[in-house]
Parts: sequence; C-alpha cells; structure tokens
Amino acid sequence: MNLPFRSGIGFDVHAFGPGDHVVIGGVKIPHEYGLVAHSDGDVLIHALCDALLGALALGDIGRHFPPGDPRWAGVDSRELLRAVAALIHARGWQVGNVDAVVICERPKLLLHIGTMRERLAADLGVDAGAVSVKATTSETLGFTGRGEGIAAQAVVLLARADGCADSAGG
Ligand SMILES: Nc1ccn([C@@H]2O[C@H](COP(=O)(O)O)[C@@H](O)[C@H]2O)c(=O)n1
Ligand SMILES: C[C@@]1(CO)OP(=O)(O)OP(=O)(O)OC[C@H]1O
Repeated sequence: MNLPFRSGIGFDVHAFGPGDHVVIGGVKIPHEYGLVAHSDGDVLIHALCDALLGALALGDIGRHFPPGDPRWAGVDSRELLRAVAALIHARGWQVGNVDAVVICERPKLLLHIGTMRERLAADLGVDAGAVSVKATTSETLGFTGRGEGIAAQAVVLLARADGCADSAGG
C-alpha cells in the first residue's frame, strides 16, 4: 500500500584528526581537532542526508556524492543537503519533521544548536520548529567517549506535498 508518509533513518561517524575546528549542522565550531573526511566532515548533515534518501529508498549519500569524486573534496555539506532536498521535492515530497542527535564528549554543542536548526531548516525549506537537534555524550564509553570521533543519528518524516498517496522513488 502506498501511504502519503515515509520515514527514514541515517547514521554517520567521522574520526577526529588534525585541525582547529569541526563543522556540525552547518556551524563551524572551534576545536583542538578537525574531523577526517573527504568533504567538510559534517557528520550531522551526512546522517540527515541518509535519512532523507532512505525515506524514498534512493540509496545513500555515498552513492550520490562518491567519496572518490574530486567534485566533493572539501565541499560544504550544506550543498549536499540542498541537493538531496531538491531530489525529494522533485519527487513530490516535503519534509514533515527531522529529529537528530549528535554524540560526542566535546565540543559542547548546546550553544550552537539554535543556529544548526535554523540552517538545516533553511536548506530543507521548512520552519526551524520542524527540525530538532540534540546532543549527548556517551558517558566516556566507546569511541565517542574516548574522544576518537563524533557520531550522529537522524530520523525524518516525509509527507506528500499534495497530501495524496503515491509511489516512492527508489
Ligand atoms: N557534546 C555535547 C554533549 C552534551 N551536551 C549537552 O549536555 C547534556 C548532558 O549530556 P549527557 O550526555 O550527560 O546526557 C545534553 O543533554 C546536552 O544538552 C552538549 O551540549 N554537547
Ligand atoms: C560526504 C562524502 C562526499 O564524498 O564524503 P565524506 O566527507 O568522507 O563523508 P562520508 O559520510 O564518509 O561519505 C559520504 C560522501 O558522500
């Protein structure tokens, strides 16, 4: 049965490496390490892109923006998010809401979360009220707890823009 709603889930991890800042949710945050990545390493946006693509069974971020492709070297991940949002919209779907969590001991993210929500919402074409971003530590356990990297998870709900049931992409 084709319903007018679809859900998607995304997960991503990037390891800390040399650098003096991280970019999370489109916000540059000073830090004593950077994140190792082909792009700007925005782990939250990557998880969100995978959730959006997954909702319509369109594969994952690496399929659309291969890590070996020089076009994506150092790319601002907000560009990737806007491209994924355009794919969703072109298929007649809109974002209902997003919920996401970033897992790291440091940097502390609380003061940046409002800006992240505004930027992600702008890229998705929704109000910031439809975009939730949370942060948690893993209580010093595991690779995030040891400060080896940052993980992020996201879930999305998509709704048909016309309110009618239709088939998904994929
Ligand atoms: N990188 C982080 C991690 C957490 N926070 C905030 O601290 C609160 C408590 O974290 P716990 O892991 O002890 O539950 C959490 O709810 C966040 O508000 C943060 O800002 N940055
Ligand atoms: C964002 C892309 C772009 O090439 O590369 P990375 O920044 O390495 O990120 P990752 O989540 O490992 O892979 C997805 C890729 O699409």
